Amino acid sequence: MWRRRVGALLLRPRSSSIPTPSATHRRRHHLLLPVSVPDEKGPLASNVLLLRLFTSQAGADGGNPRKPFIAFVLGGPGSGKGTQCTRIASDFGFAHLSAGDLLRNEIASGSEKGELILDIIKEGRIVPSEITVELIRKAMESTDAKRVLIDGFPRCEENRIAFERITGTEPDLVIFFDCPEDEMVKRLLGRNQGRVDDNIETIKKRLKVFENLNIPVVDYYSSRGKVHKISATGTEEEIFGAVRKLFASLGFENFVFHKSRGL
Ligand SMILES: Nc1ncnc2c1ncn2[C@@H]1O[C@H](COP(=O)(O)OP(=O)(O)O)[C@@H](O)[C@H]1O
Ligand SMILES: Nc1ccn([C@H]2C[C@H](O)[C@@H](COP(=O)(O)OP(=O)(O)O)O2)c(=O)n1
Ligand SMILES: [Mg+2]
Repeated sequence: MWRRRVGALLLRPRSSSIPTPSATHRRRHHLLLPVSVPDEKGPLASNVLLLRLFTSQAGADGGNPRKPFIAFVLGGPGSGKGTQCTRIASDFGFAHLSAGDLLRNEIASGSEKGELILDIIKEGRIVPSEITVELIRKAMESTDAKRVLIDGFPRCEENRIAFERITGTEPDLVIFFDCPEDEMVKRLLGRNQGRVDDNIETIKKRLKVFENLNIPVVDYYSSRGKVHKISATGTEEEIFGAVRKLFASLGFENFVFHKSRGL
């Protein structure tokens, strides 16, 4: 049911309103060092251009030149967010911040907060936003990456609103991995990473939470033209083919592709 609803909302001209680098930027987006730029004059022109390349075009930050390009990566549990994020990170030079991993690290630290997080994760519920946003904020602060994937966040409207309030920014892009429930359940039961939440009882609860709380976030960003839906069925490689196309269409150079050709 939710899939039909999201599908309807996502039926809009593709990438029409996702902020994309201009054609000039598209050619130079991979450059991390100052370059000479023929169409920009002055000693600082190349740096200014590079800053602009990596500056959000979402508008909410008022054009803060230090803001990285932020992509939220959403999808149901087991839809393949983590798997695809790993590929995006290595091919397109993104930092990969997984909300779930940050929460699990907090559990592993043995803190009091960790105990609370563990209880919530076991029940398939969502951790209070202040905790998760604070972990994400710190992780963002400690990376100087110009492109960041935030995997598995925001999980609910409260997460989204807290992120916008605390960081004063919005994502530039939202990727939504669309996967049928039976496939997600199959993948989660076979994930084999010793996770406390990969059991059928918790999975059922997580799927309900996903439908009730996470889909409204997808709807929200969809109405703002930020969502790019990718079908998450098929092999990892097939799905990454669609992901690769999306990032290429947004002007991101594929480091691995270029390296393999000695470029
Ligand atoms: N396209 C795919 N086909 C089959 N299994 C997959 C695919 N993508 C990922 N997996 C496997 O499914 C499980 C869940 O993937 P993961 O990336 O952890 O999803 P998520 O982060 O969305 O929960 C993992 O064991 C992963 O290896
Ligand atoms: N924004 C988030 C992300 C995860 N959590 C909690 C609740 C989730 O069920 C667990 C696991 O999240 P994780 O993203 O690692 O799970 P999946 O990769 O979707 O299987 O962590 C949260 O409370 N808030
Ligand atoms: Mg994951």
